[in-house]
Amino acid sequence: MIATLLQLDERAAGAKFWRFIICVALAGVFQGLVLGSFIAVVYALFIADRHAALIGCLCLLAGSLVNGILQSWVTMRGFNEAMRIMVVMHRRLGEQLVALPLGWFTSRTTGFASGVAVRGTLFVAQTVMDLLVPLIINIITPLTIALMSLVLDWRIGGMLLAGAPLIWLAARWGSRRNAAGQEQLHVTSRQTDTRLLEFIDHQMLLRQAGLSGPGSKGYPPLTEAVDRQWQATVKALWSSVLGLIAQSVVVQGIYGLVVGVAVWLTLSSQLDPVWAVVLIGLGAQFIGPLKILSEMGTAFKRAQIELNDVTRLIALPVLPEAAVPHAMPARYGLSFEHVAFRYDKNAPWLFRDFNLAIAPGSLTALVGPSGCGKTTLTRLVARFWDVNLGRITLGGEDIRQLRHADLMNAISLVFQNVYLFDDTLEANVRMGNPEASEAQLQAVADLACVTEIVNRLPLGWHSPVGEGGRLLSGGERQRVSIARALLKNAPVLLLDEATAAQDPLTGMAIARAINTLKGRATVMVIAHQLNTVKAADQIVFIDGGQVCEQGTHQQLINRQGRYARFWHSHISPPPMRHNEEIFP
Ligand SMILES: Nc1ncnc2c1ncn2[C@@H]1O[C@H](COP(=O)(O)OP(=O)(O)OP(=O)(O)O)[C@@H](O)[C@H]1O
Repeated sequence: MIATLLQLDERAAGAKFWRFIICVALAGVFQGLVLGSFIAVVYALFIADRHAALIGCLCLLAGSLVNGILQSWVTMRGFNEAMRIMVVMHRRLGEQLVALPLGWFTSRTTGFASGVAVRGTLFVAQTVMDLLVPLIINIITPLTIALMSLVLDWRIGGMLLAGAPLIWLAARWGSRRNAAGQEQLHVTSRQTDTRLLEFIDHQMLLRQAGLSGPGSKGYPPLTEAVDRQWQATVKALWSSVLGLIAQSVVVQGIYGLVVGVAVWLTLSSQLDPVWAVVLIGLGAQFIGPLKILSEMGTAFKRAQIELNDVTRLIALPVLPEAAVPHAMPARYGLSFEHVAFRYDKNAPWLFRDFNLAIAPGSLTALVGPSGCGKTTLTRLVARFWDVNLGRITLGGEDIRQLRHADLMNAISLVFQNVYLFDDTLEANVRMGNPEASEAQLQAVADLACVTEIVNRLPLGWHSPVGEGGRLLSGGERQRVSIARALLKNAPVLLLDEATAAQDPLTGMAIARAINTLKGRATVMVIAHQLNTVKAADQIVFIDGGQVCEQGTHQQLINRQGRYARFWHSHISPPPMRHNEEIFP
């Protein structure tokens, strides 16, 4: 675990951490000396030297006091070290999260990342704070005591020292037994967390399906996850108990042997009874810390598993950046050239040889059946994922050769699932361009039909929108996000069903606003309400991973092909036959 922590902390001085470990080890040696020094008092009492016993007692008292101060100091240092390690973990995770491709972020992966960033890092830091110092001290102290015993009697001291590797082997065996159980417990707890979040988030659906609420039969995936976690807990408990028993047996066995040998040596006159008592006392001091040590194993194993998640997240491949990024182009035409893409190496190809050119400053509408890959195309432009073959260019430059920050600067994205920050209406729109003037803010509000929201709310622009924008309707949230995108005034605008939640009149008004961007921005729109994209410079009908038809609305209608059929069914859906039932 220490090695993993040091790897994480490559930039911070590893030497600082080692210095801290050495200080703790020295504190352990001092504690061993203090604990062992009681022998002087016992010896003085046995030989009835009251003066020496008194001095011994005073020394013991002073030693205990210094030891207490020393222990508090290393504990404080441990706290500082734990905080520093937590900051390092947060920094590394922060750097990693902003460098991951946007396509990595799904509800499952964000749940995992937030669990690691919040709970995992805290658990690791707490382990360092609460357990690392005691761990080192409880190893060093008994070793010091064993060495003191060696000086007093090589046979007893030798036995204690020889016992150390046996105890270590027992601890290792216990920890290995425990590892699989703890790992399983960790996995099942994370699965339960996910199911629990799903259960909380989707109460409406579950209640409708009779899977939640009073008298319901419950939500099976959640109950199964809880059952699995319970089984894993019992298994982990047993494996840790067996490990603890093994360690305890070895530690107690060594002590029993030490007592037996001391008695035998005394009875056979090979050892002074006074020294025998002293050595048996030292033996008891030797096993005390070791017993505590064996109880720490489980907590360390859990911290190691949490730390593994931190390192796993940090090791994920980030979005590749060009070693020498190209300068941003002067014009912003988009081009898909022989693009092949699939989501996963086992998934079918979504595009094999996709080609499409979008002129700078033009408005292109992507149309096609559900699942043909329209959203995927817009996300490929923003490098949510990189294409497997071929390339996408912006102004003739492969987007992978541009600095990602520059590319994101040049793009405004509006997706169907809008998120607004828990701030005012104005702050949410201004996110697009914090420097925008009042006039610019008002202009985009008019274009995106946000002005009527501003006028309706009592606090106007200063109205809070609530977490995620929950104080606004779905359509209103969408309009705010369009205003935000317009205010950014980026040369490329990608709109994925951005007007889906609008009533027809507002949808058309926003479509007209987007049309005004022609000549100023390259716009790619996905719209299921086809009348909102009638005025596009080109409409591209996609199916089977290919461009099937391409042209203006009128050209495609005249062609009487796929788009024309799509348009007619959209404008006037085929009437339901008489007696036709929706649910046969
Ligand atoms: N993150 C993802 N991982 C794996 N497959 C995905 C992912 N996103 C989309 N797909 C798959 O890719 C295909 C195309 O999806 P996409 O959302 O691009 O289609 P679309 O044309 O925009 O559909 P719609 O019109 O219904 O929104 C679908 O079959 C979908 O299952």
